[in-house]
Amino acid sequence: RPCSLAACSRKNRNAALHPLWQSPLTIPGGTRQSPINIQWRDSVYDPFLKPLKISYDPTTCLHIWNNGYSFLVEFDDSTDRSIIVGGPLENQYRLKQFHFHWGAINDWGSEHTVDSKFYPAELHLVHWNAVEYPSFEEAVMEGNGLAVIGVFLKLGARHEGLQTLVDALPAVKHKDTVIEFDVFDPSCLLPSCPDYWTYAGSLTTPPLTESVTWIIKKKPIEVDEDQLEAFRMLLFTSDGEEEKRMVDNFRPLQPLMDRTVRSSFQ
Ligand SMILES: CCCCCCc1ccc(S(N)(=O)=O)cc1
Ligand SMILES: [Zn+2]
Repeated sequence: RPCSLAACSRKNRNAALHPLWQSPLTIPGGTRQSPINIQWRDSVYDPFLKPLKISYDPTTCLHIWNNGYSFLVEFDDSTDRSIIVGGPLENQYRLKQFHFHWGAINDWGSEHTVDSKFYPAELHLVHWNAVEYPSFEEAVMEGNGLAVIGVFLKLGARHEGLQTLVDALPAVKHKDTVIEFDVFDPSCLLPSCPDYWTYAGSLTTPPLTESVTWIIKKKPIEVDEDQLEAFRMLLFTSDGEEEKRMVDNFRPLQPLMDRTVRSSFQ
């Protein structure tokens, strides 16, 4: 079973604390932590990797909320209406939510890097193995419980699909605010190129459990400066507290240890 934060931290009181998450920078005893640097030349082409099949039902979209780490768009995961299957996955996985990580400036912000290059932001589409586990919360604790698709955002043309989301952000400026968001198709946020890397990793925020099959798209999507600035006007803090801008909400890179990153392309 993956090491849970509670179990690990009891054994290692002296773990360094990261200001943002008040949690260890590294999970002591962790062997498959995320994010990592993807060294393109060290990734291994796996001809047995299948294409990733994505089918989302836009009406499963529920709401957007600011949870004090990022803003999440959450989905109704009570049925198999929005799922991914194939790729490196043994089962189909249900979409639970997606969120982003970004920087204060365009020079950094992504969690994963490619040949040590940061992107200004990174999208995470979070799915769970509803074939083998009864709930998301249980799947979070299992080695094959989650599958997260990572998509890099680069500075470029305005992204029309993202704009509907950006227009809603002022309504969730403060931590613990939520607004209804009832039709959105997250597949509009995916690059058209099917190529991806995949590796065994972890959640990048608490509980940091080693339960994620990461699927990182090779091609970024383009967004413009105003759209990135809209992310940066969100707040970590609740209404009435001293304002802290929500920026640099990415975890530091973790050691690769005994892992190989596979690619779906040559
Ligand atoms: C029992 C509740 C657990 C909530 C865990 C929520 C979570 C989902 C995805 C990611 S990320 N950044 O690795 O995609 C981090 C945290
Ligand atoms: Zn994330």
